Amino acid sequence: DEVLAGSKVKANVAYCNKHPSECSHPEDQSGFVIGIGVQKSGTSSLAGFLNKLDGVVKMRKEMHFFDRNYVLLKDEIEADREQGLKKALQVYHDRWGPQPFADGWLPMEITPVYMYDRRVAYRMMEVLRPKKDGVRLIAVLRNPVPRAYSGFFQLDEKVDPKDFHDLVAAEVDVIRKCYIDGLMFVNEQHCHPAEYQYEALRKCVEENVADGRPWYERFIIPLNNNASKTTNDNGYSYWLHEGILLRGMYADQLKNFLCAGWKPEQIFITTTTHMHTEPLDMTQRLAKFIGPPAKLAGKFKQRLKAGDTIHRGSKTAGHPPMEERTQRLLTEFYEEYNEALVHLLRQHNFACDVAEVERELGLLVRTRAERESDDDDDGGDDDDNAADDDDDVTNK
Ligand SMILES: Nc1ncnc2c1ncn2[C@@H]1O[C@H](COP(=O)(O)OS(=O)(=O)O)[C@@H](OP(=O)(O)O)[C@H]1O
Repeated sequence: DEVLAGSKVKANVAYCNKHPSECSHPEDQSGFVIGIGVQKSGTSSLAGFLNKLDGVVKMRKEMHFFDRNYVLLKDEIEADREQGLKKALQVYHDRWGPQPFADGWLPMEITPVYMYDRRVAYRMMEVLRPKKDGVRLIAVLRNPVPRAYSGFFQLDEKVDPKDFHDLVAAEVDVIRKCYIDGLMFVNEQHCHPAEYQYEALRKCVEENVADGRPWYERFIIPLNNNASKTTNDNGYSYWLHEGILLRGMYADQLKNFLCAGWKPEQIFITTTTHMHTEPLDMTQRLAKFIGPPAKLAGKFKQRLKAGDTIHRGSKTAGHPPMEERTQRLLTEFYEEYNEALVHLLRQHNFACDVAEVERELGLLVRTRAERESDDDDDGGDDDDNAADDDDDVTNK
């Protein structure tokens, strides 16, 4: 299998080396593996772990191609769509060097903002269309409540934990007023283009919210290389005003990917906790999802056995825990969005164990081991469950 898989990848490489944008051969399934999020879920530790897979994975963390770099190519794409997109694909391809797929290497990137920025899913589809069926997307989801606290410290090293509650409470108000299903974001029937969504957000915030913090500007200013240094009239960085809580509302972010044409089967979903507590299980599922090269699963196992872990980089360590009142506020706030997420995951065939996500969100308290022990007690269903676990990384 390993040899066959390897030679298949090499055969694709020979074809692809003509020019990546010409790789539309039906047998060409080699594609980029892209981590789309989410911020503060452990994406750096996952990238660090994958980066150690010598000879297999070429990992780029925070490439920001589809949010920042794309903007630099936008004029060319608008002037001549076909040529512009071809060039964008070439530029993306070259970010891993001239032959990213050579010798069976797997080019991967993880840029946590991709899932959150509504424009990215569409841009990705435009640019990667010639190779879209081979693209695989990975999302690590974290309980949005602790994610928000970590995201707060990500804003600026100097933030004061005492400000978190008021900041969050003000933001909850903004979102309650302006996160309007069917107007700004997607709903079951209709997908609004990303630009429309952000324009609706801008309008609503301007009309209804008088807190002087233009946090929506993150989405409407044209991003360029200097954007992170840009400050507004109040002296705040634009990055400071993207808000903290929207990043934790995952259901619509995933729907947005489906709207852009990505198939649920192309999206692997795991959780921060699963990654941390069961790295072997998570990586084996991931290897199965990614497909060739077949040696990937073995490499994962080897690295974990050698003592590699998937854990690093805390922003909240050393700070006081989140206040209980804030935890309550956020838990209540996210409840409906978490339920929408579980509903979405059950509706579609994402590569995901929905129970793991429920556990991450606090909707299911039993651990996998406990569930399996219950299943053992059930007797008759054992074989079915074992078959599901072995053969299927998609949701049930
Ligand atoms: N394996 C594992 N298990 C549990 N938690 C983990 C793990 N790996 C990273 N982390 C926590 O994830 C937070 C960092 O996430 P990211 O690396 O995605 O941050 S970033 O978006 O790239 O800035 C950061 O969260 P906070 O500690 O709350 O700040 C890390 O502690």
